[in-house]
Amino acid sequence: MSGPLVVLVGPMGVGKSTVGLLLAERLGTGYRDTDDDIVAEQGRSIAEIFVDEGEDAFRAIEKQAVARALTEHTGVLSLGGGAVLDADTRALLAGQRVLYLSMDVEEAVRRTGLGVARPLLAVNPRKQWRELMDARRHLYEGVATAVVATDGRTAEEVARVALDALELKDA
Ligand SMILES: Nc1ncnc2c1ncn2[C@@H]1O[C@H](COP(=O)(O)OP(=O)(O)OP(=O)(O)O)[C@@H](O)[C@H]1O
Ligand SMILES: O=C(O)C1=C[C@@H](O)[C@@H](O)[C@H](O)C1
Ligand SMILES: [Mg+2]
Repeated sequence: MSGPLVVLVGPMGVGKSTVGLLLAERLGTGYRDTDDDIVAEQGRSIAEIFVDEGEDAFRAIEKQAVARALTEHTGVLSLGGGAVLDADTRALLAGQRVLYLSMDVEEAVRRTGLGVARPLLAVNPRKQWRELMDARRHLYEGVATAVVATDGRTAEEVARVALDALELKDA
């Protein structure tokens, strides 16, 4: 299987970056995040891209960034929360080891509620979260080869459970 050792998917704030870094450390490999790639390449924040050009333009940029990272990166790769909306991206994920990190709405509000720049949750986060998850849950589940619930677990616990679920061993 070529491509990343593990690809992390899941909604905003679920812990992809935190857990992804821990997994990379435990697996003795590198960490990469397509949101970071986009910010570096574009020289502006994701919120700025949404405001300047709208969501469709962001999704087109994201699709290219994900395709590139899937080809180039061999370590742990986190995708932006909405990357799975794209059918071509979902097709590229077939045959990859994909971890879906999940959480319920109250955990989501606790983790994303305060002042972080997340353009899709700017107004009425609880309602928007539910709508996002109603639209996306099946997409995350569809690409996943393992699912780990993060509610009530520390990031370290999530990483440990994830390694078991993925049948991967520490380096
Ligand atoms: N298992 C956990 N339990 C409690 N808090 C956590 C856990 N994992 C991450 N967090 C906290 O939740 C917040 C969001 O985590 P993180 O940035 O890793 O999520 P993300 O999925 O990468 O989000 P984004 O959509 O912004 O990329 C951070 O403040 C982080 O410290
Ligand atoms: O869930 C989403 O649609 C998003 C999640 C973030 O990772 C960013 O990619 C952006 O804010 C959009
Ligand atoms: Mg992140």
